[in-house]
Amino acid sequence: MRTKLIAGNWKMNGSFESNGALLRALKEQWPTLPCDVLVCAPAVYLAQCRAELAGTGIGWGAQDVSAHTAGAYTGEVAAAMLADVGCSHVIVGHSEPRSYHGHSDALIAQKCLRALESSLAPILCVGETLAERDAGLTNAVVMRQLGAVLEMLTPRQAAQLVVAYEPVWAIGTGRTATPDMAQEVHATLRRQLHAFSPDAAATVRILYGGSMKPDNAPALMAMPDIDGGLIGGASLQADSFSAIIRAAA
Ligand SMILES: O=C[C@H](O)COP(=O)(O)O
Repeated sequence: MRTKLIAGNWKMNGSFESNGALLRALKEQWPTLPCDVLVCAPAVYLAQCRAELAGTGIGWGAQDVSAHTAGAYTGEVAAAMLADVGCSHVIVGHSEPRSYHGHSDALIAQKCLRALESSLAPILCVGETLAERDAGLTNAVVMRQLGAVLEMLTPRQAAQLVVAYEPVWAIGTGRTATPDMAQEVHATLRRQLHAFSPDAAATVRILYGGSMKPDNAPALMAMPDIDGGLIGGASLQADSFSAIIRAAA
């Protein structure tokens, strides 16, 4: 049985003051947690997350990682640095850097490798655009995106992954995949993992992301292959994030 994971992706939002208020509210609301909970903060605020969250059970993670280990890569953040500040996870391959910064499948696979080498679990995002869905390409797109990473990994490494299915057309739009639509893609991803490694298929959590909110979270997370959520907008308020945590319980 996979423990559900609720991961907040703050994206490029927050300040010391607002983060502190959000994290303190979460700590107060969740002295004990009903599932795994994580916030993925902008890199400059990860030390603040560590200061607020160490010892609470709520984890913290980053939103990207360099494909390089160290050296003359101005502006990049190495996996070892994320581990050093206490991160357990890092988002890799989100559709925003895929589209705005041209992150390719090959680059994303390298980022996953660097994360795993530093004992960080990559949260690998996959998902189709609306045009790709309309063209009947959803499964082909997400399988290509996952396959590009799996081909670089051992089965043992693959078991450390978290996968997030994020239909691009549902991100920040208020549109969401229905539970049946999401389950169909999650089941496809689970079958692909199983063909690679039955152990990884049993272990890997496949999250849904794309306008998950308190009102749709219960039905989405009731589906057999939806193991939690990667939450954008609704993770910025303690009450809505907590309502999704409750839905996972
Ligand atoms: O990483 C999170 C996703 O991009 C979903 O964002 P959203 O919940 O604001 O739609």
